[in-house]
Amino acid sequence: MPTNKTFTMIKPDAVADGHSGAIIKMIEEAGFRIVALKKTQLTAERAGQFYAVHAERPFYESLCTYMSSGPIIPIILEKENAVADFRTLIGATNPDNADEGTIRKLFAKSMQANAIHGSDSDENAQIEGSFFFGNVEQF
Ligand SMILES: Nc1ncnc2c1ncn2[C@@H]1O[C@H](COP(=O)(O)OP(=O)(O)OP(=O)(O)O)[C@@H](O)[C@H]1O
Repeated sequence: MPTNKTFTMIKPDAVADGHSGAIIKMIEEAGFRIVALKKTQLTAERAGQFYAVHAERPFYESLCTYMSSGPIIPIILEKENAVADFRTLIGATNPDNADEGTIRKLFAKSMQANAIHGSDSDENAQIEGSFFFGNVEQF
């Protein structure tokens, strides 16, 4: 069975509120294998690099402040159809629009503090995973 990878981050609000364990449990129960995982904290500058695609958006500065406000847990995951299945598992960006039972419906506080990130393409999963992990950590 072919598998592929996606990248996720448990965001500062969810880590600070003690939801990391429950979120990782949901991810594993949905059939994802953890390839690489760590706890770290972004500077505002590195958060800005990660979200550079949003640099012109009005929420960019606030997003960088929020994403550097506390520890995060970046994770590389593997599963068949990983990117699309993970986006389904986390739910819509705005928790008000997220389906029942999704990670964001359960744990997100707002459109910005929405508990978790999920890559939106195989290409971005590769780029984002490499932002946090070296080859030696990806097995
Ligand atoms: N209108 C907004 N106001 C505040 N924050 C926002 C807004 N839109 C997006 N964000 C924040 O920026 C992140 C990236 O936005 P994007 O549109 O790429 O959403 P996404 O693909 O669902 O989220 P992610 O990339 O984190 O998985 C969102 O997850 C959220 O934290």
